[in-house]
Amino acid sequence: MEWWVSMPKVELHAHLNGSIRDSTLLELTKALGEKGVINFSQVEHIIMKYNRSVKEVFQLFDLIRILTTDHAILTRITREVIEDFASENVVYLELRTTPKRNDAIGMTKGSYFEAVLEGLRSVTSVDVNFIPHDKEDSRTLFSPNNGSSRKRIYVRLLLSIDRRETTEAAMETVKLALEMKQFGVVGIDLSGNPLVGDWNTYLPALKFARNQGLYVSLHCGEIPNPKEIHQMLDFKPERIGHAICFEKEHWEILKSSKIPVEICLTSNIRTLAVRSIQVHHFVGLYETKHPVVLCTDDSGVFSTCLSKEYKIAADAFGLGKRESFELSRNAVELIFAERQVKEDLTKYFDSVAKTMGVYKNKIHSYEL
Ligand SMILES: CNc1ncnc2c1ncn2[C@@H]1O[C@H](COP(=O)(O)O)[C@@H](O)[C@H]1O
Ligand SMILES: [Zn+2]
Repeated sequence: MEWWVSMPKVELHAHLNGSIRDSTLLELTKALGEKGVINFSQVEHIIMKYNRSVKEVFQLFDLIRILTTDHAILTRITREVIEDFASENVVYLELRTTPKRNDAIGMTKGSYFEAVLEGLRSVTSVDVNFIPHDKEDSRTLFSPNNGSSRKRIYVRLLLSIDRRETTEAAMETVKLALEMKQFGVVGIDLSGNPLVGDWNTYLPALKFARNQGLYVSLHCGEIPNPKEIHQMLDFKPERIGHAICFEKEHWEILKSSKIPVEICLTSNIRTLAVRSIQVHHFVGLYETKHPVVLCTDDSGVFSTCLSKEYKIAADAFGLGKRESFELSRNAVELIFAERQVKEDLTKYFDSVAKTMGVYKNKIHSYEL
């Protein structure tokens, strides 16, 4: 097996409905086509298109939303997405999704979440740990050397606020996240079409989330919007996604505040947000030891997987196996799960370092 596949990895920026398998997406589209809900031949080209502008990406998400806003389908997609990540040795997955309401089928944000939870429970091919660790319990959770050949994966959840939502709807999502902390919800994400919405709409819900102990990650700088980027950085989220259209002053704030950045190489290239991999801002951040983590964003929509993202980075930026392993291990410091999970994963990476033939001593760690 190639080292970028066998290497343990940490995924911190994956949207549930963007990570849907191609085959499942086509199957669902055909089924709705047969029912006459959509015209398959009209939407086929949207699904199959390779490079998509930001506008086209969000057209596709609107289609996916029609296809997947159903309890049973959500459960299935969740199960498949976890299996797919585990199969390429992702050992910790922070999966994010936007709870949706659909009165026509009796779906509430709460029942949407329950369907996702059911998906987590229904995985049988790998061991899934998603219930937070009891503070009193000092068992090793991951037990990599327990003799079992079954793969194990930690999964934690972020609930997303869609930029189209009102303050009230955003607040409802945060309240749901708080209720569901016991089922592994660790934070809130702000995502959705960057061309719409206003920062001040979400701010009350994000402040509330923070005050209640949830972590916050923001999609930041996907399009040039200097004022909003400034406002987001002032909020000091625990992580941001993308950081593409930054100006000098934004880089300065980012660097001094050390806010970790979730980097999605393929997504940025495929949405034409970054001209080419060679000019990607990953390099500048990586070289200055700014905390960064490689992520997929939407592995289904962009036909990628986390192993591929590491391979792309290795090829484009000259990272060897050791540097890539280090990048992957350092991502453990950026996860939102509780301390015990971090400790457990760190131990696991250390134990794997030997078998992978990479040095055990760290090249560097982030000063957060
Ligand atoms: C390309 N970059 C991106 N920028 C902003 N938001 C994105 C995104 N990729 C995905 N999403 C957000 O995630 C939703 C799909 O997953 P869930 O239905 O939540 O599981 C999309 O509809 C969009 O709101
Ligand atoms: Zn994203």
